[in-house]
Amino acid sequence: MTHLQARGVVKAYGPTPALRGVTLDVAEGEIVAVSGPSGCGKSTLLHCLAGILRPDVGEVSWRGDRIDTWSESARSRLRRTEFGVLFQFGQLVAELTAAENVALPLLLAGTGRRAARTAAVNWLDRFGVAELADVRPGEMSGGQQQRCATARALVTEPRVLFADEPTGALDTLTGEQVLTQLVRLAREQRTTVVLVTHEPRVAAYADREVVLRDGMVDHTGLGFEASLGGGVR
Ligand SMILES: Nc1ncnc2c1ncn2[C@@H]1O[C@H](COP(=O)(O)OP(=O)(O)OP(=O)(O)O)[C@@H](O)[C@H]1O
Repeated sequence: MTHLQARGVVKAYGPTPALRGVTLDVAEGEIVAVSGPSGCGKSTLLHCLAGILRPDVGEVSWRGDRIDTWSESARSRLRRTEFGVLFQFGQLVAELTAAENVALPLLLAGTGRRAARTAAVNWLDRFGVAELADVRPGEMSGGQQQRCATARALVTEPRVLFADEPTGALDTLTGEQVLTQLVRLAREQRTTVVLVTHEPRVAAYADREVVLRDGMVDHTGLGFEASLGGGVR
């Protein structure tokens, strides 16, 4: 069954068109990179798929249910449970330690304090930053912060991770390391990933690349093929 599906999605911000009829199927466990030039609609598509934005026209379905017709509270519950969302700047809470940040989604979901802390430290460990458990974001490097943010996005073991330029603020080497870990852990958990990036190098980590242009799918292909301008049109 298709896991996640967009059908003819159209979205505009006032007079500015962002998506002009995007259709996309994502399979369970698939890692899809959405790429294309600045302003082509990548983030808008990610937001529509994650149920953050509602399309003006078209449908978004998750495991066969249309989520674009759901209420805001139902969609936000979905984002707390089945979906995980990660942005360019991890948006860690400055006042909380790494472990407290990572434990937060579990506490919000009703997990007890001790179990949440244990899971948080475990996820920090998977990203190689367990030693930062009691450190606050202000004392961490950008790469360390983004590893913590990625751990926080995965701690609830979401079915789908939506990541918008997750390594865009990092230097090339650090970005590559964080992304390699993200993809490895997502594959281990069979987490579906929708990854927005404008870098061909990043898209090459995906199973498939979907290239947008002017709010429409320009072409799709294997990560490296699409980044070379080939793939299936
Ligand atoms: N909140 C907003 N208000 C008005 N226009 C917006 C808003 N968000 C996006 N847009 C416009 O919609 C279009 C698509 O934007 P979007 O952010 O989805 O593209 P993108 O491919 O993710 O861009 P980038 O790579 O620069 O982040 C652009 O023309 C953009 O200027």
